[in-house]
Amino acid sequence: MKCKTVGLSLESSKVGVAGNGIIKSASISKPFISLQSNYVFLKHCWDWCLLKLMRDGMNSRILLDAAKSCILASSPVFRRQQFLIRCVGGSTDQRDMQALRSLEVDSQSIIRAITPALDPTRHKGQAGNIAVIGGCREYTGAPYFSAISALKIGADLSHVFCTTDAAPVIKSYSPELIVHPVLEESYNVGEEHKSSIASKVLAEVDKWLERFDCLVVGPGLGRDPFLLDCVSEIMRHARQSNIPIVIDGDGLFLVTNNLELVSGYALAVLTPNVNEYKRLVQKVLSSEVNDIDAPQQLLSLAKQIGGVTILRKGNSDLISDGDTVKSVSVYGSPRRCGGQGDILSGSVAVFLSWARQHILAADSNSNIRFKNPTVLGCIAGSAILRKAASLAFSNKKRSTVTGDIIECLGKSLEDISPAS
Ligand SMILES: NC(=O)C1=CN([C@@H]2O[C@H](COP(=O)(O)OP(=O)(O)OC[C@H]3O[C@@H](n4cnc5c(N)ncnc54)[C@H](OP(=O)(O)O)[C@@H]3O)[C@@H](O)[C@H]2O)[C@@H](O)CC1
Ligand SMILES: Nc1ncnc2c1ncn2[C@@H]1O[C@H](COP(=O)(O)OP(=O)(O)OP(=O)(O)O)[C@@H](O)[C@H]1O
Ligand SMILES: [Mg+2]
Repeated sequence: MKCKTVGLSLESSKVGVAGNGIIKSASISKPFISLQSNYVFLKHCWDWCLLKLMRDGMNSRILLDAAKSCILASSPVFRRQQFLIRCVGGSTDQRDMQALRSLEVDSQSIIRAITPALDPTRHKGQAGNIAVIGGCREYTGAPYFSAISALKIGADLSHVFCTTDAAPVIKSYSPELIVHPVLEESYNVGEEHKSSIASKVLAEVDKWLERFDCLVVGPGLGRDPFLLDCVSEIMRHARQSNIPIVIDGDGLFLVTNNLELVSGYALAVLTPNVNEYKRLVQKVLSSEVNDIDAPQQLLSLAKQIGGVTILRKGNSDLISDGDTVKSVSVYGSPRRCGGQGDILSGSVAVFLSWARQHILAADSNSNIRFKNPTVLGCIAGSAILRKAASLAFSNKKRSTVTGDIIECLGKSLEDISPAS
């Protein structure tokens, strides 16, 4: 098959044909990701973008598909892909182009707008009281990462509700966290005691529930059926009290199989990774993940679940509440160590709480155009995590681990919204 390859340097906006110096050096020195399709291969990294176009595919539709994929990869790529399209003689529908452009969001302005000032008149708790429901015999790291991230970003208090086994371990990681050993897994509970233990678990959590600005359900929760039944009840109570819920990890396993827990709840945020998203799409839309029309599919998914907000994690984070789709492509890190999604869930919880406060205060000076606090929280959480990951990677390279990224959360926020 014949093909034409064009390349674009993001630094100089130079275009060249494969085989000339520009493309050759880029493709040798940088590994690229590729998006599959019969006729388009898009390969991208932060310095370079390549479009390989089969001869029979040199039309605007194919260029547009490539461009759609491109914007998911990075916003600078998007700005320059129009230049690329002009260079290979394609044309695009103006409305489609505008729709693409509108996806990438100015996350820094949003972070500046919603981050509260450090005001000496405010008391403990006003900057956020977050609770993570997660942590079991197998997983103690995930709830810790989520809860400590909330504190490092600026929440005043961070709780963890975990199994009795996991609690001493999580407590030992940090004295900053308030750890409640209240959940139980089936292996620890006789059949005859299940109902009374479930009531006890719920009563323990209920005592605290009204104080929380946001729950994070799922990091390291595990999939024990009895434990998940108890957590379902906690979620129902939180929903009755209008407490926002960020659902991640095993919480998504629970919700995917019990959609009524979140369906129609505008204060629910789902943060699926690639596996979790696939399961959600299969269950809700009865189809497979579509990477070419990813924004449209995400929009349909959020709408279908009754306007919950979904943050689809990936090379670019895509966010939709069923009305709008936004993209955060701030440069992150090539390290994919486990736990980054946990940082994200804690970060989203804090920013969501701040965005709610900001919107309730009806600040007339606010320059935020859209007003859904869950979407704002996702945008801010995603951008801060990605910036922290980038800072950590510049220091630690291959040895970067989740703890290193958590240590960079403070600087990541400080650079955007200084404390004084
Ligand atoms: N340091 C820590 O403590 C960290 C802990 N973490 C915690 O780990 C949990 C899972 O999150 P993850 O991201 O591994 O889920 P994901 O990519 O869907 O699964 C990958 C594969 O594993 C399988 N599988 C998973 N769980 C299973 C189970 N309970 N029992 C059986 N199978 C299970 C799954 O199979 P499948 O669902 O496809 O059948 C898929 O093939 C979650 O609580 C998260 O918070 C992470 O946050 C990282 C840091
Ligand atoms: N391919 C990628 N390139 C760049 N950043 C990515 C990529 N995939 C994910 N990320 C970033 O890492 C964050 C966490 O996403 P990830 O898919 O690792 O979550 P996860 O699998 O739930 O993590 P965890 O290990 O905590 O469970 C996302 O918000 C995103 O910003
Ligand atoms: Mg995860």
